[in-house]
Formats: sequence, structure tokens, C-alpha cells
Amino acid sequence: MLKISLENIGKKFKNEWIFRNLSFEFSRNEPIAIIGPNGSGKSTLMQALAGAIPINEGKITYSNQEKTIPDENWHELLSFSAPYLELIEEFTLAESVNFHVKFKPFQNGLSTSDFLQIIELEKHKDKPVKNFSSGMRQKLKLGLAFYSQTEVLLLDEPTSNLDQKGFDWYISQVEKAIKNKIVIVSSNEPKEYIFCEKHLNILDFKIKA
Ligand SMILES: Nc1ncnc2c1ncn2[C@@H]1O[C@H](COP(=O)(O)OP(=O)(O)OP(=O)(O)O)[C@@H](O)[C@H]1O
Repeated sequence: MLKISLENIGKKFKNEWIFRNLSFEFSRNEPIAIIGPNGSGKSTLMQALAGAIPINEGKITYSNQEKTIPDENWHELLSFSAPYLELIEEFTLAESVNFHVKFKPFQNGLSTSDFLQIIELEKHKDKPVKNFSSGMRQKLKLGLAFYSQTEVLLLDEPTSNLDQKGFDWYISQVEKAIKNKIVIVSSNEPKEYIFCEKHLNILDFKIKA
């Protein structure tokens, strides 16, 4: 079973430590909320977990049955949804999905049309993403993350821009995902991580001068 272990990790920008001496372990069936005020370093930690930015100290290890997975293979295992990750604006919805599945196939042989029904956007399949509303974009990003055949789900501000119906959809989807994946939610909004019993508060890993 996949695990992600953090051993005394630290990240700084210029001279400012964003977090330091952070040790933690993530595993399946134990969703974790990364919490802390605006600007505390939640997104920075999420990006470090994804291997998208380097850390300055310590070690992040992905391992399966004690076998270490090389850094360059982490991306195959993870799905990441975040407001700052871009969609390809020129593509239609159907083109976006077909492009995505070339790199990250859907789990359980799900078809594009089934997927479009699940994200409740089938009637917009030929619309360019550049004409999508913010909530439609968010459902597309979340849907791709939930339904790709990956084992780690990184969700940064998952319900931003979602209305109540979209929020309820998110909760039902994430509850399914928890059973099969390592789920990590970064958030300022308690109701979007209500299913997380354990919290990682970035403020606990700030350096006291
Ligand atoms: N590339 C960068 N270069 C320099 N400083 C950065 C960089 N990225 C982030 N920071 C700084 O790191 C700190 C943490 O930012 P981060 O975006 O991780 O916070 P956050 O907890 O996700 O905030 P929010 O809740 O507002 O989304 C901030 O002070 C930010 O300005």
C-alpha cells in the first residue's frame, strides 16, 4: 500500500522559512486536511508533496510496500486540482478530457461520455473551456482528479467557486475517493474537509525566531 512520508522537511523562499522540521505520514483511508491562515504555506506544501517545487531540507518519500518510488515517477501516481493550475483554454470540454486521458487514463475503464455525465457537464461538451464559468472549470478539474487512475489526490481549495449543488457533488465524490486513495485537502474552509479527522496545521511548523 502506498505511503507518503515527510521527514523533517523544510521550505524557504529567500530567508523566510515557510515551514520547517515537518514530519508526517499520509496513507489511504486517512484523509488529511492541511490548514493554516492565508499565506501560511498550504499551497507551497501541496506543491512540494507533488514534487513540483524543491524543498530545502529533509526528505519526502513515496513508497509502496516499503519499496521507494523514484521522484521522477511520482507524477504518474498523483492527481492535483488547484485554482492556480491551468486548463487549456482553446480546447472544448470533450477535447480537454480526451487530451487528459492520453496521459492519465480514467479508472475502471470509464468512458469520456460517462465522465461528462458524472461531472454533469455533458451538454457543454463542444463548448471551449475559455467560455466556461469558474464553477464549471472547478468541476472539470475536480472530476479529472477524482476519476483518473491515480492513488494520490491533492485538492487545493476544492470547493472554491462551487454552488451548493456543486458542493454536495464534491462531498459525495470525495467520500468515494477516500476509500481508494491518499486524499490531502488544503483549505481555509472547514466544511470542505469535514471528513478529515486529522489536520496538519502549517502554523505548527513555523520557526520561532
Ligand atoms: N515562488 C515564490 N517565491 C517567493 N515567495 C513565495 C513563492 N510562493 C509562495 N511564496 C510565499 O510563501 C508564503 C506561503 O504562500 P502559500 O501560497 O503557500 O500560502 P497559502 O497558505 O496557500 O495561502 P492562501 O490560503 O492565501 O492560499 C507566502 O508568504 C507567499 O508569499
